[in-house]
Amino acid sequence: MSFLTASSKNDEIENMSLLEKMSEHEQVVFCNDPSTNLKAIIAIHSTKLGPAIGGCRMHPYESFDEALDDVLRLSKGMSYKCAAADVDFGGGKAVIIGDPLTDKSPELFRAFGQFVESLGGRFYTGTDMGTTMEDFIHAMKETNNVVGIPEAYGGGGDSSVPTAESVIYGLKATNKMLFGNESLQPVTYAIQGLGKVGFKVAERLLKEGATICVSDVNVDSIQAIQEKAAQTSEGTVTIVETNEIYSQKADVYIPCAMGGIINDTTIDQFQFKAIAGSANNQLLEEKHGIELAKKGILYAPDYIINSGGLIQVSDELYGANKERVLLKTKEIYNTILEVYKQADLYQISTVEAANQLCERVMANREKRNSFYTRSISPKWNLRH
Ligand SMILES: NC(=O)C1=CN([C@@H]2O[C@H](COP(=O)(O)OP(=O)(O)OC[C@H]3O[C@@H](n4cnc5c(N)ncnc54)[C@H](O)[C@@H]3O)[C@@H](O)[C@H]2O)C=CC1
Ligand SMILES: O=C(O)CCC(=O)C(=O)O
Repeated sequence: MSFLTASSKNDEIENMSLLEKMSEHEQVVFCNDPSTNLKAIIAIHSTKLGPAIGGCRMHPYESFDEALDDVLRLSKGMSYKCAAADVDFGGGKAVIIGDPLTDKSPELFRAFGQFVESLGGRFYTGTDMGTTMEDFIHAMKETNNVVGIPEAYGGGGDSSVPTAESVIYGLKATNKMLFGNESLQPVTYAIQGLGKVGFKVAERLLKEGATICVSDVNVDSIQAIQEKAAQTSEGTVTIVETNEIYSQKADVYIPCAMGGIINDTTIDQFQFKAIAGSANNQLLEEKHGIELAKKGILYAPDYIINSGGLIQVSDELYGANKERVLLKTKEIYNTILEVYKQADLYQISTVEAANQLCERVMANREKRNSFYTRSISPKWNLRH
């Protein structure tokens, strides 16, 4: 197993550009284990509010740069997510370069667990796109710094359950802002991605009697939602091609797959009144948030509406408690409504309003917290 941090300097010019890329981040760790073929990157954006926390994504990235850009953006988003959800953690995230359908093995996740352990409690991780709780049961054999684990192992269970719940609260707040009524049923929705989160959101909306259209690259998920719809007499589902989801005539677009889906190409196709889904990093660039506002499309900032999972996995470190998670997740309704109102009042985008809210929280809390290391006696009652 070899261990290389971004601060090692073999090629000065190349590493300088790497350091510039990570200029907002505290630490980036490149993990390479030839015996299991693990190639991963762990990015810690900030530990000012507490140890970094964030899931681990597995994806067949086409290039190293693509993986690095993804993990840097995702980990920064986690710092904002932690501030918005008011949890005492900082932003981190990991990516494993590989195909989740063909490249997984127990040994690969154990090797990943060893790298997480090597960070000495500065980083806690769990599932994200392409990874499951079962993968982290293997990682847990090497480190305690894993969250989002099954109840049978002392965890809070599947974190996509509270994430889907937080999306539902976000949709209610969005409907309240748009239509003056939080009811889910009379509104039409376009859902992209029927994975761990998207499927649960789709199921709930069907149960409420809503009209949804959905897309997924995975035919099994499409079949499963059709079967669900056949079992409920209330809601209706239409299947659309993956590239057609952006131009659907639905009230609300719910992205629950990959990020970067709000960009120059897709914005022109949008006829939606709002966008409110779980995908991380939905905006390709910050400017796209402003463009949505100019187009009059209400946008629920991703790092707030999808924070149910974070709330659960961080709670797990204090001893998992479902009631506490539910109470905190419910708050997302108020936070999103507050962001919408602030954006409206100051005529700014919802992204600007959300960032300002989080930066205020971070500035206030930074005054009380310092750089986290294990040697400072933690005020967090974390698993060791
Ligand atoms: N799982 C969780 O608790 C959390 C997830 N998120 C974010 O929510 C999003 C979804 O996460 P999960 O449901 O956990 O992932 P997942 O891997 O279980 O599901 C993703 C789904 O999207 C589908 N998909 C992939 N490419 C697609 C395309 N081009 N068009 C339509 N569908 C496509 C996949 O086939 C899969 O069904 C990700 O962006 C993730 O980072 C954010 C916070 C927490
Ligand atoms: O593990 C989780 O589901 C929550 C943490 C996270 O990585 C996220 O919210 O994106």
